[in-house]
Amino acid sequence: METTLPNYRRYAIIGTGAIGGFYGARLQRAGLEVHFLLHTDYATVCQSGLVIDSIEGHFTLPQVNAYQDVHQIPPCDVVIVSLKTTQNHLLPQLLPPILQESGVVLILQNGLGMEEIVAKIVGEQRVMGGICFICSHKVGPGHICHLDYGSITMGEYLPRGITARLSQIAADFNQAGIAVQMTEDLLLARWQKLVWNIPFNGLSVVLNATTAELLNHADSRYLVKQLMDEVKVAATSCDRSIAEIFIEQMLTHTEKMKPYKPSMKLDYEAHRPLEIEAIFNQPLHLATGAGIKLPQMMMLYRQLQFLDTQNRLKPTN
Ligand SMILES: NC(=O)C1=CN([C@@H]2O[C@H](COP(=O)(O)OP(=O)(O)OC[C@H]3O[C@@H](n4cnc5c(N)ncnc54)[C@H](OP(=O)(O)O)[C@@H]3O)[C@@H](O)[C@H]2O)C=CC1
Ligand SMILES: CC(C)(CO)C(=O)C(=O)O
Repeated sequence: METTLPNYRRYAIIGTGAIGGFYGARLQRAGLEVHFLLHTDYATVCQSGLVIDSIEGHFTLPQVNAYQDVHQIPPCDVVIVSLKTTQNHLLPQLLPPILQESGVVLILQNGLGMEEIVAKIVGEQRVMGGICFICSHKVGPGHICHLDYGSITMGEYLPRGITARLSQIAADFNQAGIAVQMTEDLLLARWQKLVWNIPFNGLSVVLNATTAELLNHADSRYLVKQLMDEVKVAATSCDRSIAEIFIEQMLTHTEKMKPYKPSMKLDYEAHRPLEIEAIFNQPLHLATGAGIKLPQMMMLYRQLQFLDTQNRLKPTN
C-alpha cells in the first residue's frame, strides 16, 4: 500500500478534549486544515472557538471547523483519535465516513489494544499510533489548559520502519511546534509508557495521591517501583525488553515533575469512566496469556474496577 500522503493534508480530530483540542488547535494555528468533532462543547465552540491556556503561550482560535456529526466532515488524510479509550466502541461509526481512501488513523491514547480495534475497522495498513508526553486537561467547554511537556512518540502499527507518511505527519506537528520522536517500534513505546501509567494512574486513584505524594512516601514509592518492575516483566510477553535504567530514569524524571494528578485521577474525581481496559486489562491479558504472573498489577486492576463501579453510581457535584 502507498504510504505517502498528499502534499496538502487535511486533519480530523475525533475527541476535542485535552489532547485533541490542544494538538488540533496547534496544528490549525500553524496553518493546517483541521476539522474538529465535538460532543457536549459543540455550541460553545461554534460560538467562541477554542481557547488554549498553555505554558508555551496562550492563544484563542475564534473560528474552527466544528461538527457534531461525522457525516458533515470532509474526507481527511489524517484522522486523529483522541477520545478516551472508554469511548472506542464508537469508532466503527465515527471513522469510516471521514477517512480518505489513502488516509491514515493516528491513535493518540494511552494503553494497549487500540490499534487492533482500529485495524479491524479501517484495515491494518491504515493505522498509526502516538504516545503523548503531556500534562493537559479540559477546564471548560472548548477550553484546554496545557500545564507541561507536549512531545509525542509516533509510529506505524505494522512494522514497516519510518514511512514517508510518518515523516510527513511528524513534519506537520513540528511546524506546529510539537516535538515528535518517530519510532520503528510502536509496541515498545506503548509498553514503556505503561511503565508510568500503570503505577501512577492506578495508585493516584486508589491512594488518593499526586505523583509527588506517591514518590515522597517510602511505602507508596515501593509500590510504584514494584509495579514498574512488573510492567517490565509483562512486556516480555510481547518480546519487548525494557531496560532497568529506563525505570530509574522514569522515577527520577517524575520526581522532577511538578506534583501532578494523572488523567485517571482526574477522570475519577469527575466521575467519568476510567480507562482500565486499555491501561490495565489489555496488558494483563497479554501477559497472563503468556503465563506471566503479575500479582501487584492484578490487585490494582481489581481495586480500580471496584472503585470505578462505585464511583459511577455517585452523582457528580
Ligand atoms: N490529558 C493528558 O494529559 C493525557 C492524556 N492521554 C491520553 O489521551 C487520551 C485522550 O485523553 P484526554 O484528551 O485527556 O481526554 P478528554 O476527556 O479531555 O478528551 C476526550 C474528548 O472526547 C470527547 N468525546 C466523548 N464522547 C464523544 C463522542 N461521542 N463524540 C465526540 N467526542 C466525544 C469528549 O467530549 P465531552 O467532554 O464533550 O464529552 C472530550 O472532549 C486518553 O487515552 C488519555 O489517557 C495521554 C497523555 C496525557
Ligand atoms: C504521563 C502523563 C501524565 C502525561 O504524559 C499521562 O499519561 C497521564 O496523565 O495519563
